[in-house]
Amino acid sequence: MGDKNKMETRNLNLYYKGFQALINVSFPVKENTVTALIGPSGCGKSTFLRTLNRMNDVIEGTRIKGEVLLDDENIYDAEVDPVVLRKQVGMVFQRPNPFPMSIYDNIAYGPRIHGRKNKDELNEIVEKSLQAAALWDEVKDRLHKSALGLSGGQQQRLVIARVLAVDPQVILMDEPASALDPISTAKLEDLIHQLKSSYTIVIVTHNMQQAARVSDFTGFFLNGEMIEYSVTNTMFTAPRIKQTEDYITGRFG
Ligand SMILES: Nc1ncnc2c1ncn2[C@@H]1O[C@H](COP(=O)(O)OP(=O)(O)OP(=O)(O)O)[C@@H](O)[C@H]1O
Repeated sequence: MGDKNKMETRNLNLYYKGFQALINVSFPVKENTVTALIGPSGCGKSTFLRTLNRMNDVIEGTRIKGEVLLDDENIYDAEVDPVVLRKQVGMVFQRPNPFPMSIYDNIAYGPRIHGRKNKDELNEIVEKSLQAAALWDEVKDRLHKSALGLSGGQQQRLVIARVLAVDPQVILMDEPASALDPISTAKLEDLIHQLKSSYTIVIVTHNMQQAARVSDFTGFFLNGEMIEYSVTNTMFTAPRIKQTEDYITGRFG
């Protein structure tokens, strides 16, 4: 488990027009670890996650102050291309969103956009990405069938394979298991565990057991502030702050 900060926010403030959704958030994301973001509904978890690959840029009226560093470079600097950034920092959403095309084309889509045209090379990327997303064995005989025919859990792993195909460094996941049944959720959690040896992962989850199972570090958000951050085990066994304890023991939220 690396000690290096793969990403870091410094005094990050975010405003949706007149409403301040993030207040002075300073937060490290350690390389090759899983960091969980927890907290009650509306506290700013998804907003924070989206600042890490500038997905908030597309929401009109959004303003940020402060810094978000990726390998010590501020991703909000003028010379950073958000398209390249989102290749380095990929994102997986709550509901699986495969494109309405074949399994193969879903994975090859990103590499093609980024200029990979060679068929052998694409075949290799597709196989490698599906292997890494623990989906290859289930789909290798139906690569040219529609991705929409996969189960929800398979679709979510397909979306992860699609992110992996463009060779990211960081993967952001916003409640990736909330639409999945318990078996698919368990598979996804196993996958997250495997992926962290090669990638850095940040996951928003409402499920405390899931945070405890999958993450190495946890940040607790409340009303736009990150009020407690620690090693996950410590957070769940000996939280320092009363609101954290109340939340993780189910007294509110
Ligand atoms: N596009 C937007 N415009 C204005 N306000 C927004 C927008 N998106 C989110 N907010 C507000 O910002 C705050 C933080 O929302 P956010 O979705 O980040 O919280 P969250 O902790 O992820 O919530 P949940 O767990 O319910 O998904 C909320 O008060 C929300 O209403």
